[in-house]
Amino acid sequence: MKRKGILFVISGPSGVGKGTIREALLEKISDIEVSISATTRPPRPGEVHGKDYFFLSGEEFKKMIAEDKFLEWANVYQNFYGTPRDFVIKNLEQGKDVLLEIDIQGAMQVKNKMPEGVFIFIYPPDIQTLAERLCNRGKDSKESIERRLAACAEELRHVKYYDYVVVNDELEWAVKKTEAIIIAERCKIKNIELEVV
Ligand SMILES: Nc1ncnc2c1ncn2[C@@H]1O[C@H](COP(=O)(O)OP(=O)(O)OP(=O)(O)O)[C@@H](O)[C@H]1O
Ligand SMILES: Nc1nc2c(ncn2[C@@H]2O[C@H](COP(=O)(O)O)[C@@H](O)[C@H]2O)c(=O)[nH]1
Repeated sequence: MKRKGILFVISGPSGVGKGTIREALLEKISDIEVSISATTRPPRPGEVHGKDYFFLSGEEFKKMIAEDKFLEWANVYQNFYGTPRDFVIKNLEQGKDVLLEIDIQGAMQVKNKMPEGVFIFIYPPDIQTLAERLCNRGKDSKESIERRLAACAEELRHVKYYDYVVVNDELEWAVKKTEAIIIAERCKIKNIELEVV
């Protein structure tokens, strides 16, 4: 019997630390495939096409929607973002676990289609800290930061639809908790293949 991969979805408000937690996690857990999203957002300095995102024009993004190439897509803070479907499905079918780092609208779409996934909400210690992290990151315009913060209260209301919540106060502890969730899910009887001896 072949093990099917587990789909892990990390989401939460912008600036809460999803990307930071994901990078730290990958140092500890290497056998997980990370989905690369497509976006119409322009690259930030240092971001690389095909590594951070697939940076697409509006037309290219629309074509992918029309061809049903996305598992989910959403307009997030005035740009489009989407998860290419084939990468996720192919890896899960091959028994590999897949990690998505996406916004809440996208996570809710994935939950509808694949409720067997594991949904992890990264939660801020408080709104002030979230605002400071977005400002200190220094990657977004003032308007973009304001849009991201304005969406936060509504986004936080969705935490109840997730399987787990991880408060990202102290980074090391937040990474440990997320790692523990992944390890525990991998140990669930339904997710492992046992040989009768
Ligand atoms: N526990 C933490 N303590 C202090 N700073 C943190 C912590 N976690 C993340 N940060 C910092 O907060 C900023 C935002 O983190 P990050 O870019 O990972 O957020 P994000 O949720 O991925 O944002 P986005 O959704 O916009 O991509 C970064 O500058 C990061 O270094
Ligand atoms: N619904 C989706 N949301 C995504 C995807 N990839 C990233 N994101 C989320 O968008 C915001 C903004 O990202 P940023 O890189 O501009 O800061 C953030 O919440 C990401 O998690 C996706 O494929 N689908």
